[in-house]
Amino acid sequence: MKPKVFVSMPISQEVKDYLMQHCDIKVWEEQEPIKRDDLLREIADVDGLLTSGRRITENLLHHAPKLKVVSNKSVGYNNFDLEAMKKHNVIGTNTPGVLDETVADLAVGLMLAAARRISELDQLVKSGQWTPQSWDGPFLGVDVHRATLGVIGMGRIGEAVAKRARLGFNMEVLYCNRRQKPKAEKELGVKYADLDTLLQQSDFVMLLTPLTPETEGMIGEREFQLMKESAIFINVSRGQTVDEDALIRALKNKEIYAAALDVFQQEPVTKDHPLLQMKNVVTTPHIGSATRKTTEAMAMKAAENLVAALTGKEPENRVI
Ligand SMILES: NC(=O)C1=CN([C@@H]2O[C@H](COP(=O)(O)OP(=O)(O)OC[C@H]3O[C@@H](n4cnc5c(N)ncnc54)[C@H](OP(=O)(O)O)[C@@H]3O)[C@@H](O)[C@H]2O)C=CC1
Ligand SMILES: O=CC(=O)O
Repeated sequence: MKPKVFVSMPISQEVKDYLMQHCDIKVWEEQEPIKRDDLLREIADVDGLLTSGRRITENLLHHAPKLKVVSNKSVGYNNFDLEAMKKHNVIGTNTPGVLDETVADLAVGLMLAAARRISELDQLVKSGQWTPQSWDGPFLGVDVHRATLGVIGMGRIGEAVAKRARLGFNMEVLYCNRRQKPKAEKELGVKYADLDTLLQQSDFVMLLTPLTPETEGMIGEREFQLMKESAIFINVSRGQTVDEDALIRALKNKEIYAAALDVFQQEPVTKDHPLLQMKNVVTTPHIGSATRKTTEAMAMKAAENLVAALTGKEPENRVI
């Protein structure tokens, strides 16, 4: 008998066809995310779950006694309660690598948008409020080329960003990471700095670490105060790595110039969130990897990891 699998979000026919060769699958076909209670009901007798960031908790595992593997269609796996999964003998996998270049494209896009005030100007032009006089003063941006970029978390995506910054924009790139990375220093010309030095010297500060107990809230009041008043802060990691109240204060008090955010503490972020009321904040709705090609590659990788784990092989991207 084939193992039973629930897929908690729509996937392409190609990924379904691949999964169906090995498993009996049921797919949540709605664009609206599946409600928690429905998810718990669907996984009651499955062997595998393919999901995109749904929280895997002790309670969920309790409702899925046969579950052997949870395959995440994302590289970040902060949605996994690793202790609980270990206790319940559940394998967890993620999808690193296939999304690096796509996420780096967005990260650089956000940096450019904040520096050159692209969203603000777009609104102004579309609403007919742009006048030739507007050229003067308030909408002048800051240069990206030859500026200093500080990357916190020089991993796969960090390196893809650094490559763009060095080769495309002739930027100086400082990085801070758990381990120093001599290979990246040699190949990309990036320079290691401790966190405080990076914050003090960078024109752009970009956060690209995973969310872990060590990185939760790692950028707060003290860190914003260390940044230049002209600094632009870009977060593409997870919302919880930043103290949002401190970010709001730093922007209001002009301790930093602007922010560009793909991630928030609560997602989807609500319309009345204070950060969305600020002109010097550019946002996207957690769409770093969201191109057609990359989302498909992630889904296929997640499917392959799932099938490997369910057929007794070692999945390529096991995280627990
Ligand atoms: N917004 C979006 O749509 C997306 C967001 N992401 C986020 O980006 C994260 C990074 O992805 P990826 O580059 O593939 O991951 P990697 O694991 O390749 O890189 C993460 C880097 O962060 C470093 N790091 C970890 N903890 C710390 C710390 N406390 N201080 C400094 N550096 C630290 C790691 O260092 P070391 O190697 O020494 O451990 C590593 O170099 C994901 O976990 C996810 O949260 C990813 C994809 C899309
Ligand atoms: O946020 C997306 C991911 O892949 O992690």
